[in-house]
Amino acid sequence: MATARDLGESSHATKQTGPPAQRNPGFHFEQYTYEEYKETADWLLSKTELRPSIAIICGSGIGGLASVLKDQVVFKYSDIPNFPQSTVPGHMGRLVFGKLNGKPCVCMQGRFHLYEGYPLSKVTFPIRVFRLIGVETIIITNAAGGLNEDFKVGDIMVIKDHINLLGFAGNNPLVGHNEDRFGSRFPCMSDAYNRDLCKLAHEVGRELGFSNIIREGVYCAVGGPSFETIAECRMLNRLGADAVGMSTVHEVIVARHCGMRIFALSLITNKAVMDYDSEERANHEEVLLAGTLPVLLSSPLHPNRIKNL
Ligand SMILES: O=P(O)(O)O[C@@H]1C[C@H](O)[C@@H](CO)O1
Ligand code: HPA
Repeated sequence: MATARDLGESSHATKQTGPPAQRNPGFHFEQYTYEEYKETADWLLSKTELRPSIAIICGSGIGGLASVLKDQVVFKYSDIPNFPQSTVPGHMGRLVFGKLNGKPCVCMQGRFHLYEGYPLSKVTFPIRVFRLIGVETIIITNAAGGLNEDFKVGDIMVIKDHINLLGFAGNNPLVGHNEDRFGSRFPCMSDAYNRDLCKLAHEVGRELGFSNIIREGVYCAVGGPSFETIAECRMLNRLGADAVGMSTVHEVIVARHCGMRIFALSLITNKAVMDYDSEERANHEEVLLAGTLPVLLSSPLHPNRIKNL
C-alpha cells in the first residue's frame, strides 16, 4: 500500500498546482510540477549515457522482458527522485536502461496502479519523465482477463482501442491544471494506438508462426483490486471490450497527450468468468503464472523487430 510519505509528505512531495478551485481532497487531484518531472529526467540522464527513444512498460509477471536488454544500467525505483514504489507482486520496481539490437531503450519492470493508493498523477509519472529524456515510442504491456469468447490463456491481444471506465466518472490522469509544455487541454484519443505498429505486430506474429495466438481487440480498464463479478464481465463484454485489466489506459492517455507513438499488448492470463456454473476463480497467482508461458519469448517484442520502430 502506498504510504502517506509516498502520497505527498516526502521531500519530493507531489504538489497540488492550478487554481484552488481544482483542489478537492476527496478526489485524486495531486499533480506534479513540470520542474519535478524535469528533476527526475535530469537525474536519470546524469546517471547514464544511454538516450532511449523507446520505452517499454512490463505488465504483471511480464518483467522478464527486460532481460533481453544488453548493456544494462539498472535503477531501483527507491533510488530515483520523485519515483513511486512498486507494491504489487510481479512488479519488481526497477527501471532498466539498455540496448535492443543496438537501439537504446528504457524498460519499467513494474508499474503503478490506482488500487495501490496512488493518484493517477503518480501512476503516470514515469511517462512524462520518459518524454523529457527523449522517448518517442512507448510499448505498453499488461496482463488481462479475456472477455472475448474466442480468446485463450496465452493469447496476445494487440490493443486497437480502449474503454476507460474510470474516465467516465471523471477519473482521468489529465484532470486538473493542464501543463501546456506536455500537450493540449483536450487531446484526441481516437488515434491513440498507432495503426502502423499494430500492423507490424501482426506481420511479425505471422513471420514467427504465431498468427494463431495474436489477436486484436479493445481493452477495458477497471479500478481493481477486486476482480470483476460475473455480471460485470458480462456487461463489459456487451459493451464491446475483449479484455479487462487494471492499468494501461492512464499511461496511454498521458503518453498520447505528450505526443508519443503508442503500441500496447495484453497477455491474456485468464478467462473472465461469465457463467454462474463455472468453477473458475480469478486470482493473481494464475495471472503471474501465465507470464511464464514460453510463447511470450517469441512475442512481437522480439528484439529483431525493435530496430524497425
Ligand atoms: O499491471 P497489469 O495491468 O499487467 O496487472 C494486472 C492487473 C492487476 O494489477 C493484476 C491482477 O492480477 O494484473
Ligand atoms: N480482471 C482484471 N484485471 C486483470 C485480470 C482480470 O480478469 N486478469 C489480469 N488482470
